[in-house]
Amino acid sequence: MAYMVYAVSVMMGICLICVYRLIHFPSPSQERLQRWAWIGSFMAVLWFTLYWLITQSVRFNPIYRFTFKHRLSQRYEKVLPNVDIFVCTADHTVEPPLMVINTVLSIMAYDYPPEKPSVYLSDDGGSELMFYALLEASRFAKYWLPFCKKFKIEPRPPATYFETICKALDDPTMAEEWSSIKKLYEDMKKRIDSTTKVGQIPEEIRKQHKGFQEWDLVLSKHDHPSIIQILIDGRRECSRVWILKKKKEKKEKKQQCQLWCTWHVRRVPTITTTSKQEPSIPLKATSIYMYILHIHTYIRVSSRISNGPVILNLDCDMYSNNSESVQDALCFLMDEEQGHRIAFVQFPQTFDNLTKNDVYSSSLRVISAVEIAGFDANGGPLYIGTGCFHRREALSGMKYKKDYKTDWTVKNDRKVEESTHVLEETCKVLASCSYEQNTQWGKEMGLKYGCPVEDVITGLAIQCRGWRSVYFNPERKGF
Ligand SMILES: O=c1ccn([C@@H]2O[C@H](COP(=O)(O)OP(=O)(O)O[C@H]3O[C@H](CO)[C@@H](O)[C@H](O)[C@H]3O)[C@@H](O)[C@H]2O)c(=O)[nH]1
Repeated sequence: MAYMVYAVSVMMGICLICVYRLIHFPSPSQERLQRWAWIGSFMAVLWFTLYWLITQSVRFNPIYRFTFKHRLSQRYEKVLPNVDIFVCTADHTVEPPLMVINTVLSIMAYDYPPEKPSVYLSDDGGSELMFYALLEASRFAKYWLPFCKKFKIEPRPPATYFETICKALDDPTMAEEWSSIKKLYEDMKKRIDSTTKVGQIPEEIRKQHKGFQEWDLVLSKHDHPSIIQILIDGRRECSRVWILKKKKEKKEKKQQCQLWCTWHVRRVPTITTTSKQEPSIPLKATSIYMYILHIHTYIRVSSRISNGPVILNLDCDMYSNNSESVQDALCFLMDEEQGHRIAFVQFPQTFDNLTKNDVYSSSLRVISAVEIAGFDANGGPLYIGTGCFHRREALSGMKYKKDYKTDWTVKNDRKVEESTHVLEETCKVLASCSYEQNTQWGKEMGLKYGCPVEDVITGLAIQCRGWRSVYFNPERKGF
């Protein structure tokens, strides 16, 4: 409503300017130059009016959607699909490992059957420090996940949670566990911070996991073989979850923790236009190119490991703020009437640490509250990168057909029998940067190369293949 009042007032202003320009049109007796200057200004006003009207046609008809998650659980409890979640990071100096693992922990803690999500973290920077932080996170997760689920806390990245709730709560059971888990987090934070400060992994830590040996072959950030490590193998690991209570009552509970945590680094292509081995990349577009390669690698590697029919991609600084976002997205993708046509569900991006009164408009309020919701009513929102749930088939290039239906039971049936080691080794081929040569990756499959806004054009290409998209902006923000 407020937006309509604003838009009408601007429109009135534009009309008054047009009337003024017409009434005071210079007479033929006035100088020629003055007349042409007047005509030029008038044309500019007309052009702006046209632009304004076209943009308003989208903004005046937004769609605001709601979900009924309890119905989803009632109807599809047994066939809820596996979800593969991709987190990208590129440089541990600007994207600190502690921030990245907070994002990872927040998505591992989704309120979703624990055997269904698979979390993948990929580091373009090839940093051993990031791997160490993730190793620490995979250990901490065994305490953090049950704590989140038991007390239904929000939000679920530990750093943000302990900043918001800075003292133990009234409930004595919770207070006790709260203090223990906070201590565990603080200890982990100290270890990660001190290692990051030194910039090297001490020898005794390197011995703790075979994954560190992979760095023996790393020559530089830009020249190394692919590294893939599975930190939690959800199929076999009967992970022990300690419920943190008084020593006497300390319970040991067995729980099948089905979370994969895969971490990989790819050999980064050398940026030379002469190399036949490597695809030629316009120099300015390299970080976009690397990001797209990242996502393609994820699609291929995850198809070999978990092959979830639904994919969520996230920037490493976009933690999950709502533990029920997966169910929200599935309400659209699994909808009996319309769901089979929907390729992706886009959530808005929300930001912390804005300036007072948001003077620079960094919260993107108009875009997220009005503009993308308007696109939703006019053919579907754009894909804007992070916070987007994709149907794997649509992202992999499949065209929509009228008789297309998803059988979610079949999609969950796939069993992978190979050992963790075999999977790690076979996936290295899929993560190789030369894998895409002479293929349709980047053209018909995955994200599109060649444009700085790869997400937007990829979304449009998906829509051109017959799919629809949905925008969902819940009251409790998803990311
Ligand atoms: O070479 C690179 C550069 C970046 N990234 C990762 O890509 C993500 C986004 O990078 P960022 O520098 O934050 O770019 P932004 O322009 O802020 O990202 C916005 O715009 C992109 C479109 O270009 C979208 O894909 C993103 O989701 C969206 O948040 C981050 O997790 C990075 O770690 C890589 O993996 N490799």
